[in-house]
Amino acid sequence: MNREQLINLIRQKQSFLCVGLDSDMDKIPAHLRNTADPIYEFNRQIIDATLPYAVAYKPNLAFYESRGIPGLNSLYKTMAYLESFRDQCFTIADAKRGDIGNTSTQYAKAFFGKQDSGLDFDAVTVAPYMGEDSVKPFLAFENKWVILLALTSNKGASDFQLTEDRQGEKLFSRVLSTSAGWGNAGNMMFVVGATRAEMLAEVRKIVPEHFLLVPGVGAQGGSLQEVAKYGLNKDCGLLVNASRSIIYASGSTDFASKAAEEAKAMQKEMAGLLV
Ligand SMILES: O=c1ccn([C@@H]2O[C@H](COP(=O)(O)O)[C@@H](O)[C@H]2O)c(=O)[nH]1
Repeated sequence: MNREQLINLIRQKQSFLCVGLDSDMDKIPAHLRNTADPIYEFNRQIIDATLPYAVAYKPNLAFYESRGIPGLNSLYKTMAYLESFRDQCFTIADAKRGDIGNTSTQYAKAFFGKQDSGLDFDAVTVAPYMGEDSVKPFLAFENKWVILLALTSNKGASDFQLTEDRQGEKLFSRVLSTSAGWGNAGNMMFVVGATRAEMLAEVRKIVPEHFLLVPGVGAQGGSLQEVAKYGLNKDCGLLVNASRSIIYASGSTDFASKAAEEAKAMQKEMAGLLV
């Protein structure tokens, strides 16, 4: 999906909600555990219930890889299901990859390589630490996106990302200003956590046009209003992720309808912010 299509989708659904598919066998409702592929069944019902309110889905690879081959099967089936709604949602592999160039090429094929791996995500999250040659291979794929970690939502973001050099420049600012030149606002986004929403004002000074993937509302306590206040741009420019607060809104047989209620409430709030 390209930038124009993403912006149109946001306008059409009046939403910039990304639903995180952090689907955990220990947390899904008990009645699903007897099905052939409980995680896929859970994801399928969550997608059906939330698709009217969400513009993006973000499976976090950890929840699938941790289960080995069965987990990867659940991921592949979930992606195949999402592909049947290709023009209705943007897909993000939250994998936080990045390595020397020739290895990054293989990672890129893993997530963007319909012919190679069978997976065809729109975007993949990438760690910037290894620099330009580790990121560029992901940018070689047309209509695909790199989402680079800039300022993460966790406490540990202050260990490196918020530290300053001798000129007073924060490391995450340097990541943004340097890496923005490796691609453009049509193939790069940045992760900025909702837990430090006021920092979005600083982020917007450096990358006014780029889309930002913002995790950290819901279970991590970030505020959607604050994120919108500092982060919205003329094209919206935000994908706000919520995982646990939506997919585990209920642990019972009504999990899908409760997830829909949560997603709908967020979409309504977002519609109000987009005017
Ligand atoms: O800075 C970051 C980067 C990634 N994440 C991921 O987003 C979701 C958040 O889940 P919630 O349940 O809504 O808290 C999860 O997959 C994280 O690994 C992040 O939280 N912060």
